[in-house]
Amino acid sequence: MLVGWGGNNGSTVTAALLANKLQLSWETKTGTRKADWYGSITQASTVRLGTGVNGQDVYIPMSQFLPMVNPDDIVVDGWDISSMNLADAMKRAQVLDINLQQQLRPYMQNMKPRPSIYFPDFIAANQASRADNVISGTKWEQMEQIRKDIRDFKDFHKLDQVIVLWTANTERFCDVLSGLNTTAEDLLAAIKANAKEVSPSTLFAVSCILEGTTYINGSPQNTFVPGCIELAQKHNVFIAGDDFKSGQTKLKSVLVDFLVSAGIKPVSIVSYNHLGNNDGKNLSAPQQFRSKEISKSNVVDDMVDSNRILYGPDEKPDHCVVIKYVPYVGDSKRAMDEYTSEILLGGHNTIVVHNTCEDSLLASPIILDLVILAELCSRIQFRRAGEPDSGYCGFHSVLSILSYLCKAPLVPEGTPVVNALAKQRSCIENVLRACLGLPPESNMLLEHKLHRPIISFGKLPALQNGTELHNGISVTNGMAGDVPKQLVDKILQNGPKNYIQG
Ligand SMILES: NC(=O)c1ccc[n+]([C@@H]2O[C@H](COP(=O)([O-])OP(=O)(O)OC[C@H]3O[C@@H](n4cnc5c(N)ncnc54)[C@H](O)[C@@H]3O)[C@@H](O)[C@H]2O)c1
Ligand SMILES: O=P([O-])([O-])O[C@@H]1[C@@H](O)[C@H](O)[C@@H](O)[C@H](O)[C@@H]1O
Repeated sequence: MLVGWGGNNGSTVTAALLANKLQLSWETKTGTRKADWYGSITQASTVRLGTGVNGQDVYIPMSQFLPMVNPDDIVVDGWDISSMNLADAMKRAQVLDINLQQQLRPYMQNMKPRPSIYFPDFIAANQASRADNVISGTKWEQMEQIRKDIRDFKDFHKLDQVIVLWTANTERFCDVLSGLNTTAEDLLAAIKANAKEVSPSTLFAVSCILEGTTYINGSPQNTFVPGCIELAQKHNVFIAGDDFKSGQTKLKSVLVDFLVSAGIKPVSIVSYNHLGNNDGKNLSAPQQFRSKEISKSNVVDDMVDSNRILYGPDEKPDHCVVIKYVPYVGDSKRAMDEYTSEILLGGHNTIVVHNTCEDSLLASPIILDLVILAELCSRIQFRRAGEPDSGYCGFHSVLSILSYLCKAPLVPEGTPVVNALAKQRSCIENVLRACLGLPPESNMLLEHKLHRPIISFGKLPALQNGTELHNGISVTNGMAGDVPKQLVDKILQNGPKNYIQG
């Protein structure tokens, strides 16, 4: 269930789910295009499983590594302060090719966002003209309506699990005050008291937590005030965020990691972009921009802090974030970055990047991955070696494994914030590998680096089914014949009755 369903991201991810499920193709000026999930790590990236019989790396799709939700089985619903149906919202977004839109219209025109919680003070005043689909009542009554929506949706579609994801407009930060929202008890009391400083996004989060529903924040505002986090832990419900890491910031979390880990010292980082979609319009207001500036600026902190050879105790690179609203370019965000670094003996290196993309086409696969990986995490249990079966536990309520997909990763209190993209992805891969009983990926590949190879991947004569090696070993399952000699010798020594190619 998407909060902000009628937005550019919401309508685009809905369109992508349908286009893939229906296996649509459409004509473009450069030829026929088929539906895909490019940009999704679960659907369009692979994970190294291990080394094959002749020493080659074996990669498989991440989606096949462990049993994950098939995107075709996902049912979408949600809320929006705009009543526009999803087909018209897709048209309003101006993101997708018209030939694709025309095929999708019949499936989306009857999708209508549920009325939502709207407090004008939290988003830009320029959003008021969209707000024709709002619920009324006290904050507690509105929260109860959201909880009822979640239950009705789950019951109507007979769903295994509901996950709610905020892809609505960026809100201003709310005040964090003792007695208001620093404890779960105070936050619930504040909602009951209709306190002004409780934001729509925090109300959605509390609604989900009380319904036992995972809640993910795709925007930069501080939805997860301390009382909300405490409530999630009390109810053992997953929360995750903040702010999809989609393009300019994703690249930053790679480039700065590369520079600092190479011993090169970034001293000035300037990230400028302009865009013309409604997100850009909302961000043209100072308070909403400030929320985004914070999430886009903090992404280098962990990498800078990791290298005290380059940086003094409180030293950081100059870091400037600029976002401008230019209606004409629509969803096609133009990002320009300049990275200036100090190199050997007073030299400088300046990297300039120009990056143009439809923001929603980058964010939509990230929305899918957040949902699929959050659902997977709900089925992973851990037990420390030697503990009894009763010792199993799941992930912490704050699902920091999803950091790869977020600009400002929410992490359990007192734990490190990791923004470096390679480390974040490695975390996901190694958790998946652990679930299969495989060791973490070390990238040592020692088997290929030693003077005396551990295994020689020689060529053996082709072995046909039934070929007797000897000692009663017979070949089955059409062994390819290039089984490592050491492996064959080991089998002969151990003499198992049958060797079936693993
Ligand atoms: N597209 C990206 O690359 C990207 C990356 C990171 C973060 N984000 C964030 O994702 C969010 C959505 O981006 P977008 O491009 O889809 O924006 P958008 O403005 O097109 O969509 C937001 C939708 O939320 C609705 N809305 C606003 N307040 C609401 C409320 N209280 N309840 C329900 N609906 C509400 C609006 O009517 C609108 O339809 C923004 O906060 C943006 O900052 C986007
Ligand atoms: O590409 P990225 O930096 O990850 O994130 C994007 C910003 O560059 C853009 O300015 C903003 O409007 C989008 O909401 C999104 O946050």
